[in-house]
Amino acid sequence: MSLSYYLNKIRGSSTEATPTQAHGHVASSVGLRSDFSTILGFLHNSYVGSSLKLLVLGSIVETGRRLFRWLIDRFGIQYCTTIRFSQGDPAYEWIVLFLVRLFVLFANTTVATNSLVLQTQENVWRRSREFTVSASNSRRKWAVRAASDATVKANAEYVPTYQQPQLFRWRGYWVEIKRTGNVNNVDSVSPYGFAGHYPGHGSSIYITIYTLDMNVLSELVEEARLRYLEVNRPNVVIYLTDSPQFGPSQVWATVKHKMRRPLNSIILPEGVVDSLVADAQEFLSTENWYIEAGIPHRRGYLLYGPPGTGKTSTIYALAGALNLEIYSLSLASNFVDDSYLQRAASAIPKHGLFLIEDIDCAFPPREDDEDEEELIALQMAGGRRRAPRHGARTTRSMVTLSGLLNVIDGVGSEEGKLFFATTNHIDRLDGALLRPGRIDRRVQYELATPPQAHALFNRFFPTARFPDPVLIPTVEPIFVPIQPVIISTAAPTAPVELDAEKISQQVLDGPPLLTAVPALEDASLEATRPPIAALADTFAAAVPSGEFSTAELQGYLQGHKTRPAAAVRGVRAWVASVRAERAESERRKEERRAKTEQRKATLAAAAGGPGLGLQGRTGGLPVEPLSAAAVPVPVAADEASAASVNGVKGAHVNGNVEKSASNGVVNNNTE
Ligand SMILES: Nc1ncnc2c1ncn2[C@@H]1O[C@H](COP(=O)(O)OP(=O)(O)OP(=O)(O)O)[C@@H](O)[C@H]1O
Repeated sequence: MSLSYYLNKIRGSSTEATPTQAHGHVASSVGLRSDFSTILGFLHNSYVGSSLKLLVLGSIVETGRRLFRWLIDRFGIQYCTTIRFSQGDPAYEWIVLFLVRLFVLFANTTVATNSLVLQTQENVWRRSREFTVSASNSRRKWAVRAASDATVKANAEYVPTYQQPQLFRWRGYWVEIKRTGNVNNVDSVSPYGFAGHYPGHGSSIYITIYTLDMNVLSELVEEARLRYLEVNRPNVVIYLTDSPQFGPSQVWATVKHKMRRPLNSIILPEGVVDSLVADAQEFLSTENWYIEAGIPHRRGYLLYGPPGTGKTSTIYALAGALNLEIYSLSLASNFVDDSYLQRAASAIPKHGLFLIEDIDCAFPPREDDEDEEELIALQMAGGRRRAPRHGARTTRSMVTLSGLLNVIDGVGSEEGKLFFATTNHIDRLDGALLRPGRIDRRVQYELATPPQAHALFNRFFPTARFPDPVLIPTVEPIFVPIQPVIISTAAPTAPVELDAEKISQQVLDGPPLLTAVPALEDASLEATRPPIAALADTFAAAVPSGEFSTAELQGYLQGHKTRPAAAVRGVRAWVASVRAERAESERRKEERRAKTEQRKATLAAAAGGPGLGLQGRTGGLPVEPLSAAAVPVPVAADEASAASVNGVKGAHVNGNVEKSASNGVVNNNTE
């Protein structure tokens, strides 16, 4: 086909010549001159001309761009600054919250306090046309609100998932945001709702600001941080460790937000909580003193005592009161070893509260657990492995005592970090851990005392919600004895003094509640109840001292949320049933212990008689002494004695008298 044919086609020649016709035409034309004019005509065609212009323009732009880049690289010219936020770092949370439209709980506060930021966020996220919808849950607090109507129930969250860089204006500067991370993993969702970008190596956010002024950058980060604090004011932020899925440097990958708990909701002997708060407050405000005195600016606290007595709750309430973020780690996690612990501790920012729960699991177990472990070792040697008894501590922490001590010594030596540890078994702890400088204060928690039961009852049934009823006689005074009837409406006549305590006792002593018709029975019981104060006294007197944890009492009262009189009426039966349960559980434990002993003896006999040591009987299975014993840590005589006497009320430790929290005094090693 000839060129003229196609040129004609492009020109839109009305005479549609076939290739053969065109060939004949060319053959009969004047040749070259005609072709040249055809090419000129081709160039004048609007499509081709425009394309060529674009081609030239594009080349110029690209050359210019390359020249610009070359100049920038050659002379090191800066025109923008880029910062990277990696998941697992607290700053990542600040920036995510800064970028994501505030949702659910705090929307109103935000509009009022930071409309500029909110506007920016809306602009950024509104462009997203790709969302992951997920049912609201407590981990994801922020996402895009689907409906503009604030009254719409927030049962679903619409989480932007786009990956493309987004450009927006912030305080007059152009800012570009970009995210990286594997988009395929949609199961993993950040606490703030970035769905689908949390793969093996985590997600990063890059923010590029088109300015040379570094201050703008730090202002943006500071604004993000302040905003984060503002939004989280009603919350305590708790960072938790996760299996190291986000890479070795990202240890605090999970974030939880708990509503702040008022200090006065912690029911402990008077002065204990206040004293702890004052101590921590003083520590945080005396950094210079520590520097001048050459003492590492760190402070360690150990809260110990039975489960459910309020150790963790105290720490959360304290962190809320002092605006501290909690970095909580469990030594029992199977991915936490010495190096992980070290990385976790060093990633805690200044004024962070480092919390290690159940710190005893880094130490050798008690005798009964040892029995269990020895049995398992024997069974493994015999080729029979059975499931460990429920609750038995068969896996010990991978953290060694020396690793733990190194971390505690290093925790914020200059950074003002608070270290808190909790344990239910202080007797398992090594004296080296308990020495001042590592643990500076110890607080003993005990099972609930009557005053605590009283306070708990009052907390459950505040008089504001359960006003004192007015006691009036209902029958003619001549018919004695007078039966008191209590009504909760305003008194039509002057109230008659009645013995509330006596009536309260009658409530307690009354017949057991019929579970078949509780509603009817409760209604009459509550309608004739005495005032809350009298009921609280009766309740506290009916709870045996030092036998139940506050958590257990709380659990019982929760079953009677709106029925204080029923709570009093049922407390004796509850005490009896818990005692019976415990006795039964103790009996089963004894049985198990006896069986374990028996099996041990049988297996030992089968493995070669009682003369063989465990090492021999396990066929060379390593039976290493565990952390504390394995690590040669010098323990001062007073520390050793401290360890041995801990848990005993009034024990003397390092020359100081340790008193239990229930006595209202907290032991202070350094004072
Ligand atoms: N002294 C207390 N004051 C107020 N609430 C308490 C107290 N003790 C326990 N509770 C309640 O019991 C529950 C468990 O308390 P918490 O977790 O603080 O106990 P714990 O001593 O840390 O237990 P564990 O040793 O098992 O970790 C919480 O809901 C808490 O509100």
